[in-house]
Amino acid sequence: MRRTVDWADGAVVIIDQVALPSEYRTLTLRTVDELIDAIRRLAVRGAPALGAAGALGVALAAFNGSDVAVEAERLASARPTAVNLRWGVTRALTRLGEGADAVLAEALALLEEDERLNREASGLAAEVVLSACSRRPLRLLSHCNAGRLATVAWGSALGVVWHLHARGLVESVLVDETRPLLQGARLTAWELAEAGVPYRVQPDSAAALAMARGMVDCVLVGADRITANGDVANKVGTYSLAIAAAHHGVPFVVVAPSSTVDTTLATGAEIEIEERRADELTHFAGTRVAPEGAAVFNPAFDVTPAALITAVVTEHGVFKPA
Ligand SMILES: CSC[C@H]1O[C@H](OP(=O)(O)O)[C@H](O)[C@@H]1O
Repeated sequence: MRRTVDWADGAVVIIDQVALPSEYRTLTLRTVDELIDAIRRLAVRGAPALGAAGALGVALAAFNGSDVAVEAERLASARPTAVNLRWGVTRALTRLGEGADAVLAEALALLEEDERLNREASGLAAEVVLSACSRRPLRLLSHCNAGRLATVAWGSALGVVWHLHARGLVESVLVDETRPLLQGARLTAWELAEAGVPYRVQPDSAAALAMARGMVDCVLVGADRITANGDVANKVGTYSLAIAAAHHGVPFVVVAPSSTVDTTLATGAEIEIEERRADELTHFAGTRVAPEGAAVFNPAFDVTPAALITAVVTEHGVFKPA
């Protein structure tokens, strides 16, 4: 299965996530500008995938003879919330003094590690889910996309589904469509269908009702930044999902590689939340749905307090807040 983000013939090659699920195609990005545009359009997205893209972007800059420090900062600030983007750029820069080939080698090493670390984190999280839920097989609920499309391969929250599905322990997955960009309906549904996992797409606003009706054994989500106290930034809607889960006594498990942990921030209050364009809400599939001049609040993420989270699991095990 093709990597979500990769390097080929001097270019960054990505699966075009804007085109899914109607078209599976790749994009070949030969300049930092093209890569930054792809990041901002969410053609490549998801915290670990952004880390990989950032690292490969530094290699692009090094081979293109650009001012690498300037291009690296442009890459690292292309989207502010996922800590992995800046982490990947910074890691690639550590080898700049050895030349472009060394930068690329470091970036490729990061890509190799990403699949392994997400497999390990999601494998440990699968055991946490099983210990938290008595019912078998499991009825899971996911928000946004934290599958292989959000990582270099495998996946984080959806990586748990792959582990459990292989053992016959998944009855079905309720997939939050995840407004406004529909990463759930478009990407998570596509991944689950590819894997043959039974699923149903639902409006984000139906999640609490599903829990009230006893349809959910565990909520599984990824993360974009985890602070020292265990607060978690993730796709907008995660916080309200956690409140509903807490109200209904449903386990709420966050899965992420340790590159998503940012202990330089004490709490989630310090996380910069990306706000996106108004037309992501005022229009739907290119058609205006809100009045001309409608004001918009369009945060791409929110912050879930650690107190609402059953467990944050990385490849090192259950994260212990500072
Ligand atoms: C495994 S990280 C996935 C994480 O990233 C997504 O955000 P976006 O689609 O805007 O890149 C979302 O927060 C997912 O949970």
